[in-house]
Amino acid sequence: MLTTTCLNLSLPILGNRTMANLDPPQNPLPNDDLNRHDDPLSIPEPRKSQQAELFETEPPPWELTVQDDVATAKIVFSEAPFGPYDYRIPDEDRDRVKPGMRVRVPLGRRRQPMTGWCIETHLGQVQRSGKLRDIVEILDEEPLCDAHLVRLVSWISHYYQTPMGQVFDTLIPSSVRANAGTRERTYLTPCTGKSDEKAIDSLPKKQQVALRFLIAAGRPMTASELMVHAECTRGPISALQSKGFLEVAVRREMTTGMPMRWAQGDGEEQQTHVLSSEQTTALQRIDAAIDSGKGKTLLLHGVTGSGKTEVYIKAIEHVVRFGRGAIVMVPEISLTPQTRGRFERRFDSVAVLHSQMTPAERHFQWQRIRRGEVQVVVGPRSAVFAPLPRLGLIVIDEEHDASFKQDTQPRYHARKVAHARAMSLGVPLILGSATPSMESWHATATGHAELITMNDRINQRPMPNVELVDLRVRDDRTRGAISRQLHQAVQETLTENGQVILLLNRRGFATTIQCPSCGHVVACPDCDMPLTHHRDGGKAVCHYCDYTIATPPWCPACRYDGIRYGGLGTQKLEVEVKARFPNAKVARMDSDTMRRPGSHQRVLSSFRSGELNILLGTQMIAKGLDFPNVLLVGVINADSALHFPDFRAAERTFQLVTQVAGRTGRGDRGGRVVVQTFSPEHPAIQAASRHDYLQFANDEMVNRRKFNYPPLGSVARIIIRGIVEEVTEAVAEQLLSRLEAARLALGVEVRLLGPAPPPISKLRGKYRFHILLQATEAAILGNTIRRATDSFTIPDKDDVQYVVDIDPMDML
Ligand SMILES: Nc1ncnc2c1ncn2[C@@H]1O[C@H](COP(=O)(O)OP(=O)(O)OP(=O)(O)O)[C@@H](O)[C@H]1O
Ligand SMILES: [Zn+2]
Repeated sequence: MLTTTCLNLSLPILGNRTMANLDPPQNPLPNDDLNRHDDPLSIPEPRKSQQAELFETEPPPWELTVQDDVATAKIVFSEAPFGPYDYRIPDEDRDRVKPGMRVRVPLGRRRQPMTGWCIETHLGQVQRSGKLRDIVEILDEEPLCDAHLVRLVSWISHYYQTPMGQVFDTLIPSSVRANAGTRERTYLTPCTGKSDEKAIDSLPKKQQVALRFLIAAGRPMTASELMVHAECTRGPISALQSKGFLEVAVRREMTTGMPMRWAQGDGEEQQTHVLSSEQTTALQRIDAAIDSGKGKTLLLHGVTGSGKTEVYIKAIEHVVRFGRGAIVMVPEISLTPQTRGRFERRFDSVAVLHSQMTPAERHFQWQRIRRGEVQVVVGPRSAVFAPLPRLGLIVIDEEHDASFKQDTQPRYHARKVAHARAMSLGVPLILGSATPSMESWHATATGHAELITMNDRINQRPMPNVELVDLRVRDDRTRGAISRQLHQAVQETLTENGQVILLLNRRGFATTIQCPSCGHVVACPDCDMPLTHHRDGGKAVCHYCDYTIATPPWCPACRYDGIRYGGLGTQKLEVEVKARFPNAKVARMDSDTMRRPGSHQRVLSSFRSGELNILLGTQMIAKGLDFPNVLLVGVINADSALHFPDFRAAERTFQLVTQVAGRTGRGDRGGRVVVQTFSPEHPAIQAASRHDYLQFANDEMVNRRKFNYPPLGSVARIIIRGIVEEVTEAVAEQLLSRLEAARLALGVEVRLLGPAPPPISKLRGKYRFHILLQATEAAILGNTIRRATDSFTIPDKDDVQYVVDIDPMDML
């Protein structure tokens, strides 16, 4: 009974298939999420060596030969077979091959050598049958990852159960691997032994001029440069080259300079601030952690508008003073000109990474970072891998944000990776948020993180007053999306020349297209999800796979001429807002209007300058924006995330409402918030309306404890997908039996749920099933899954794949 409730409440497991060991584990132990103070990159139970003989079966011991003094390298690949495999390093390359470099090696019966990553080198005896194959080419002059990052790769590979080669490919951007924006240039220098006067005098005139010029220049030159300076053709230079007067060296160089188009701010001009007393205390504690030279996690819980950014900047200044650098991670959406400007104004060399960079720009920045020319790297989750040679501090702003988890392999969480990286380097990790994740909050309760609180806004500004509008009360509802109260509040704000932010977390115009006559809902053929009607161009779009058709004018099923667009998206809201407030200037911000590079910057600059009166949009507008003239925030529907089949639904709702509410009252003119909801009594919405994080966190922890959900226990998820539903399900069942066997063999308590279809049961034409695993600790889940999937292969003809998601952030 208990279990059924739990399933309906929180885990989207449907049906009542195999559910073994249903009772939640007793006496939950804190999981070791932010825990390890010993070496965080150590891997508790090393994977048994996967060195396999590719051509023969294991020979008997007496056939093994011992070879002395052989240099070998372990190589991994990003495609199957993943390795690692041993290769011999040719004698002349012994000093060149290092871990973190790419090499090309023969593999199996492939004709072309394969590119792989060196993870280890070894000099000495090898014992094996037959000859090791040789490395045929070394692709990098310098390792792309230093030894520390190679260990981080190995840790991520182990924890997230992803082959090391694939982790390398995630760590090192493809633009770097492809040398984007570079070309090879050939440089000439005079050959030292040959350039005596007598020899030169005996050369033809033009050759003499060219060679003398090169000697006088005292630096290498390309042939074309020399041709210009010595006023000659290529002939004399080629002649010098063939006579051995010139030495030739090939260098790879950037073709682009520093990209400039992002170097502008958004008009904000503030410089440094005198810290408030709360900021001062926070900074002292962070500086103490920096000075201690030990790894430590600090959670900076500061209400919206408490000035967390200034604390990060001052802490980074402290680190930079010692010649070290810092990484600051922010949600991709917050990579606004405002954030960039704040860092660029305060440091000499900042590298801002964002998704709209060209490959050449990305490569350019990466090289600068690696050469140690950058003090601060600001970027989204992938910035956790920035190769700063002297990293002194990692900051994650808005650490609760879901975008820090990657939703493709390796499904890493930047917070977890940052923690591992910081602890192994012995540097502090600062997590900042007004609404910390339950994971980080729990870490402070168990002593794994130090809590620093900032309760007040800068200049003692009050938190904005939040008014809840109950949408169930008929009087409050008007015909559209905006209630009487919200309409009035907008009107008053506009009269006072204040600005308004309206949040609606659904893009598009109408979220369902349904026939009122036969009930048919227009859905995506590949995902089975309803299509959203977009007004621009009359398109119906699948928000899961981007499948797009022209919106049908009549019902495709019964031909009824009067199909209805139901549900509310930001486009429809925009139409309503413009109709209600015809004199206001309105802009919409969602991923549809923000496609082009720089569109963020344009909208936000004109909002700051006061040109715009109303900004409406999806969660994009809920984060980090700091505009003093926003006097009103309206939330159109606070419940949109509340009824998701996910144990984090309440947490997400609380975060979203609190964050967007925090966008107002940031200037001297105060601010107010109107939140429309169908469940005003829900604890998450109640707590958000009072800005009461502690209340929320305490309530929520009680709920999590009931079912040992994270952060009190650990969860993993295996998604199985395939073209044929029955075959996919059969593979899922097979996997479940293996998991049951693994659990038994390891003697561990793991709760297994499923396989069952998740809420998105079909995606991009593939059927999906998932299995959920729960235990007190992530390590138990990791070991169980590794044991179950070790040597588990699915026949190619089945065309079924599975992915393992450790600490999943969504259950869809
Ligand atoms: N000591 C200070 N004195 C005056 N103004 C300050 C001080 N510190 C920060 N500010 C200003 O206060 C405003 C809010 O700061 P900031 O944007 O860093 O808040 P925050 O804590 O990150 O809020 P949120 O969580 O909402 O993003 C900014 O305009 C910032 O320039
Ligand atoms: Zn689709």
